[in-house]
Amino acid sequence: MRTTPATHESAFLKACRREPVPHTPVWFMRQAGRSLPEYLKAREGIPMLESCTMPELVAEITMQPVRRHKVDAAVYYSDIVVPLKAIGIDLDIKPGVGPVIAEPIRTRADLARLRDLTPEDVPYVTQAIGMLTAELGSTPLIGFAGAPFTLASYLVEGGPSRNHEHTKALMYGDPELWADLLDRLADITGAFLKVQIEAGASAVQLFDSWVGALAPADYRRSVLPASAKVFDAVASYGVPRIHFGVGTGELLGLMGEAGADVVGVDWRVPLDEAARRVGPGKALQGNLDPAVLFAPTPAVEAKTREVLDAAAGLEGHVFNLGHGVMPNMDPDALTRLVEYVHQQTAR
Ligand SMILES: Cc1c2[nH]c(c1CCC(=O)O)Cc1[nH]c(c(CCC(=O)O)c1C)Cc1[nH]c(c(CCC(=O)O)c1C)Cc1[nH]c(c(C)c1CCC(=O)O)C2
Repeated sequence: MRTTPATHESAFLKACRREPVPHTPVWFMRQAGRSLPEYLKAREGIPMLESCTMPELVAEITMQPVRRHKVDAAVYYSDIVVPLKAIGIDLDIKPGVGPVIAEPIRTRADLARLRDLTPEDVPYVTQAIGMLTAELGSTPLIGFAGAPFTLASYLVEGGPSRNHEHTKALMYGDPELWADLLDRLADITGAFLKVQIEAGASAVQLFDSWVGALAPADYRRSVLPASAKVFDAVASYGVPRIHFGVGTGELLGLMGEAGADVVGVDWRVPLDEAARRVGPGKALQGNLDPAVLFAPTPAVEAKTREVLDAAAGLEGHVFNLGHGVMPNMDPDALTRLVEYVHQQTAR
């Protein structure tokens, strides 16, 4: 573990550990990216996945929102499909669409294409994080990965999907193959998070973005064991583990049970109610509706105040949006939001 004493004492890591904070820490999912003109400039002519393998560029893009918005944490610029690409899966990120897989994974024979990931597969991650920890000073870096269900959904469907029909057909129709697929993905994901922590990430977030498509009983039976394996793989480092998904109101308790220290909440469940569902001993992250940022400043402030009021009794609160920053958002509205949360919660 490479977290320095100053980083260890940052508001973000304190909130994750449910310790008293000088102010509520703020970061935004997808804070790096197309909402920033400096991102569009840096990425000009470079395909998304290629940009993820260029350490200087990764470090620059990761730093951009930290410089501009004064957020309390950086999030490593990458994508959830980067480790899959690194082990040789033929895939691309299509602008305006998302990850597209050349040959979907649907049979037992297909599983053989999912080999283990080693640090040598992703040298650029270690290099970029080395540069970043030097530049970030006491600001923590959050590493991340896609959770087994969400990765499986891309791999089985072959791309983004509204109803996850192939994924659910496999999950319900061949539970043994499904379990083996998720177990493979858990190993790859665990290994990828370890690389990031070993290189200097001081927290990790597991994105199970699309798992809200499942009922609790199916989550418990068919997903929780694999996500728990990922959290177990990095437990010994002692860095906070955040778990987030969209539309997961009914799953919040189970997502905590999977092994998260911090449970991310979308905007559909108020944080005081989310705390009841998650139970004691865990911090919460969230949960302003991202679309609120398109409203005038007084409305943004009123909705932010509601989030802060609902969070007042929590053991630990990391302020975030209920999902990612949208590409057409006004970056100045995000900067103002960071200032507002800091000012409102200064103690
Ligand atoms: C589901 C998912 C993906 N990728 C990710 C998730 C989980 C988070 C979530 O739920 O939103 C995770 C991700 N992807 C990216 C980050 C960057 C770090 C950050 O949060 O600042 C993170 C954390 C960069 C990116 N990942 C992507 C971009 C945009 C590509 C570009 O700039 O051309 C960025 C900056 C591409 C991507 N990759 C994915 C999608 C749906 C898209 C958008 C496609 C589009 O609308 O063009 C898959």
